[in-house]
Amino acid sequence: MSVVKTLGQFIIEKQKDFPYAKGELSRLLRDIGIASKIVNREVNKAGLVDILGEVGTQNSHGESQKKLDVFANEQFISALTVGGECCIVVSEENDEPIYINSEVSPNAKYIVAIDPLDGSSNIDVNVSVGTIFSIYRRLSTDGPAQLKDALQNGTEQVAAGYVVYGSSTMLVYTTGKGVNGFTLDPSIGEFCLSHPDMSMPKDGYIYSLNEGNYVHFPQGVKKYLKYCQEEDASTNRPYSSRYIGSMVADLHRNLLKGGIFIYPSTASAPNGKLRLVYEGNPMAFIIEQAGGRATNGFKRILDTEVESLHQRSPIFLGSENMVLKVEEFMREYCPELAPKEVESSEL
Ligand SMILES: O=P(O)(O)OC[C@H]1O[C@](O)(COP(=O)(O)O)[C@@H](O)[C@@H]1O
Ligand SMILES: [Mg+2]
Ligand SMILES: [Mg+2]
Repeated sequence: MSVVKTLGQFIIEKQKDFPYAKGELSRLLRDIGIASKIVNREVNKAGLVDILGEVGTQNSHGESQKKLDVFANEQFISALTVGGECCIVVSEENDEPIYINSEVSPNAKYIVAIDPLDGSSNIDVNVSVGTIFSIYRRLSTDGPAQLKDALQNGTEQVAAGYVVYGSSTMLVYTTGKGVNGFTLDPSIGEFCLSHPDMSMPKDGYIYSLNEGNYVHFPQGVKKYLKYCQEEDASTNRPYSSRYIGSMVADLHRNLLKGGIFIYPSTASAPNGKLRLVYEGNPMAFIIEQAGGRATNGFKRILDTEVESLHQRSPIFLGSENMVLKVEEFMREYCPELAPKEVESSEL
């Protein structure tokens, strides 16, 4: 008889790894699990209910908001508000941080940064989408929570995770002690441990990037792409190209099979497209915890200084040896793109 361990049971069991834990983080992860199930319910029947298409408004990134973006955003904000452990929500869909009223949760000490619905361009076409979350502890509990509590670097994350709404729905997360995956069993409405101690192969044979942007790619990425497509049986090249266009789904596949995901800077977007606080940092934390590597082509993403809630970052995430390889090409062919804090001696 196979033993089922639910997310809730697993979280409580792991609490012993944190001697000072009082269950607040456990309850916060529970709240994220609850909102994910509600979003999953709508995603699964998206064509049958009025949840496809756009609402007619734009978010601060100039992207037209999909109905499911807004629905998911509302579900996570309300679950985090009701749950009582969160004092600030930073969301892709809200320009400003959402300060949770301290009367409702006077002792709340966690900040949650969230991409409520990732892969919005795939919603209406029944292709996997996701949710990405990142959790920080307040810098101090004196007085109300402040903006600086939400502007912490990725190294300060206490937990991060994603939910992929695909052929099955999975929640994958880390608290800095490895990565574990849970599959939603609709018959009991529970996320059940299905992928314990996930680890990313050091080498992979899949590359994921939007080749439609090739002409705008930095020289280093162009050279790496050619390297991936060259014939060389001894290194299993050419690699396979796979690109879903939902960061969560592309990274989930690469996490399981090995591979590299790249969303580089381009001439028109010098910091790329993807957002550091609720896409780059949480996915980097998970990839590193699974034994992969996460950089902006030159430097560890988690060490990137967070200056604003919606800042963007070039993204190079994946199997360690593949990311090291593309970094070689970046240093050789476009050292001028290196962030100013990267020493010239490192180039
Ligand atoms: O269509 P493009 O330019 O390849 O961009 C796809 C990328 O944009 C995203 O959809 C951005 O995320 P959102 O859908 O949350 O805005 C990523 O999931 C994906 O990796
Ligand atoms: Mg996204
Ligand atoms: Mg989104």
